[in-house]
Amino acid sequence: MSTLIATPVPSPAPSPSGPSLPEPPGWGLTPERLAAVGHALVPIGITLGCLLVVWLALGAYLARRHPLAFWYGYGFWFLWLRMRRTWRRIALNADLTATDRPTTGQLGPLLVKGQPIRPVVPLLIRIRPRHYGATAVVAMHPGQIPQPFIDAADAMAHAWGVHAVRVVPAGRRGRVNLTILRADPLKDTSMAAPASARPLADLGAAVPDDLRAEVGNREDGHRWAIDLAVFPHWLITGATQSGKSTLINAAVARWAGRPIALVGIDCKGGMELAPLLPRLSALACDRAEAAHVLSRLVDEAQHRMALCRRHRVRSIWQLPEELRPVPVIVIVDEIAELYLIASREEKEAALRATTSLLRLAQLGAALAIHLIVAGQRVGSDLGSGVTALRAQLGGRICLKVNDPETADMTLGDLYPDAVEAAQQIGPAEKGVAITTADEFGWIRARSIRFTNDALDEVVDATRDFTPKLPGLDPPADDT
Ligand SMILES: Nc1ncnc2c1ncn2[C@@H]1O[C@H](COP(=O)(O)OP(=O)(O)OP(=O)(O)O)[C@@H](O)[C@H]1O
Repeated sequence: MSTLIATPVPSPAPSPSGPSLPEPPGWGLTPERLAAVGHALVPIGITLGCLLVVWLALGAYLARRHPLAFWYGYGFWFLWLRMRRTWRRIALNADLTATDRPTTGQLGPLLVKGQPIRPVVPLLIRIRPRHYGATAVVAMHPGQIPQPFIDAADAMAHAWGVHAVRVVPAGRRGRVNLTILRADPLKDTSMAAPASARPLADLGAAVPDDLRAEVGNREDGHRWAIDLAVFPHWLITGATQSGKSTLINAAVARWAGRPIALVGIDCKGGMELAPLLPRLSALACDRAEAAHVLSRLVDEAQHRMALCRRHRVRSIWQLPEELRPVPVIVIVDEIAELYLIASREEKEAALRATTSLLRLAQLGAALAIHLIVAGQRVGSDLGSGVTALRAQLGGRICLKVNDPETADMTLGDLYPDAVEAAQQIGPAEKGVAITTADEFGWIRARSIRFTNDALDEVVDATRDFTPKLPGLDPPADDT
């Protein structure tokens, strides 16, 4: 008989805390592992630190040497963050929010009006860098209009720490465009360099129908131009010493090198326009002379109209080149002198002069007879004719003025929100103006500081270009 002997299988010694589980591979944070991770992170930290230092150093270098590159690489992104971070708060504080619920409701027999608990913030979209700052678009909600956004422009500028924010209704309904100006470019005196540095050849290089005269810089960084092809007639107002003559001289210097007839009406005895004398096709120094010169120009306008009629065209620019008369730019210095009368005898001359001026303003655009009307003051007290004239002067420039009425008369009918901006121009801001500007409506700008020497140089070099106008004699130049 065989006996089966069971052999005991050795079992693992029981642990005091019960049966132990197998250790997961690699997840325990042992001090050794922490040290290894620490060691691996050190080079990454050092690399990031070095990159940060390089980034900051590059930023400091660009800010000093290449401000534009700094703006695109650094400044704009800080602004972008700030705009995104603060937009909701601006919208809430400046009442730019809308609601998708009715703000009135019935409570028993009462009609109650309340603030929405959850206001809807309009969307701030398309924030894009520009060399002058940035642009953005606000998508309004149904029921919203642009005016509160225009009123909140200052609040936005403060919240974003920029020089100014311009808000204009966009071409597309339901949107407003924001133009964000990072700094005041008009403070930069480098742009006020005397224009005598310009080669004179450059001044004469324009084509005959180029009626655009660049006179300075706008605060969005673009050149500021008085473009007679866009606005045929301009009104320039400014207190004494605000920069009117400097601005007009800068424009004349551009036009002088082209086949354009310049006519001066300066009822302060011809003093103000005297520096232009050699280049003027006619100059009126008092009201009687002004009446004569302006009525001759009305005759010329009628002659041009007949010419256009004969050739079945609607503007002299459509005439064949050999038949086309030269453009005429009439510069009226101190418009009040033309309107204000002290005696009955002056009344007739004033009436003739101002009626002819108004006729030129009404007829002149297609006939290339343009008006640049300047004055310290334009107000309804000058007579009802001045308001009719103003309505024809589409281009507006308002330098520093002394009375709110002149700012209002210059800008108020076209750009009511520009009037306050014009009143804020300080006495030290020579040549700074609020001016008509294409898509913006209006914008701040500053003329170049065009010196008398630079003007003499241009006038002397271009005196032979002075065209002769029918029925008018060029002023005698005694120099
Ligand atoms: N853009 C400018 N930058 C710097 N200085 C300027 C600028 N424009 C004008 N000025 C300075 O302002 C002063 C007054 O200019 P300007 O004579 O053109 O003014 P005005 O309005 O024609 O004065 P008035 O009505 O007394 O003739 C001048 O000393 C001129 O050099």
